[in-house]
Amino acid sequence: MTSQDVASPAINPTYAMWRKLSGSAIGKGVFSAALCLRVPYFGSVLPRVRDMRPGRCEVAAPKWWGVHNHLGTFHAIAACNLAEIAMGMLAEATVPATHRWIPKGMSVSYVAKAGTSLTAVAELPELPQLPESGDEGVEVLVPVAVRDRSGRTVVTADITIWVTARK
Ligand SMILES: CC(C)(COP(=O)(O)OP(=O)(O)OC[C@H]1O[C@@H](n2cnc3c(N)ncnc32)[C@H](O)[C@@H]1OP(=O)(O)O)[C@@H](O)C(=O)NCCC(=O)NCCSC(=O)Cc1ccccc1
Repeated sequence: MTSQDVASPAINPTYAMWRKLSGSAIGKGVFSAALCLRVPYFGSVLPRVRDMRPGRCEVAAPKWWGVHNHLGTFHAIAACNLAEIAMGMLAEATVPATHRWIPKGMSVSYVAKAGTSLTAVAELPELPQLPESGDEGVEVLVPVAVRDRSGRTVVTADITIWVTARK
């Protein structure tokens, strides 16, 4: 990180905070706690952001009683919440402060039972072209894979976000 990066008006403040704090495990923990204060529903999966940069984000979540379903596995909607967090932090790192974004929809598949803690990885095949200014918007598809501790994919999600230039 350079001071020029953080001072740049184009860097999203959330991403600037990550760059400042992510050098240590404590800093990453502080960032993840701050994320849950900002978006309280995220807190239910006790997320830990592991990696965040333009085009990629990785977030882990423990398997604890509060995310169980009737089978004792990780509730599918809790896994969707985790996928949204990974997408959201990818978007914060990818979309500059000159623009804003909002999720528009998510299509999801539950491909295997989730019996362990999970890790969601949101990854773009390439960085998107964003509209320069005006009322024009662009849809960006963010693919997310949620995997169990053995590396098996348990949930896949395609989340569409709507990106526009700030007025
Ligand atoms: C907005 C749009 C997606 C598209 O409608 P169009 O008409 O084609 O778009 P157009 O660009 O013309 O804008 C029109 C108006 O739309 C609003 N607005 C637009 N952009 C933004 C923005 N970036 N942020 C805020 N508002 C924005 C704004 O009022 C604007 O009016 P304005 O220009 O201010 O006067 C619409 O279908 C919708 O609102 N769907 C519901 C979306 C929704 O609730 N998603 C779930 C919430 S997130 C969650 O729960 C999980 C989560 C949390 C945190 C992290 C991760 C995950």
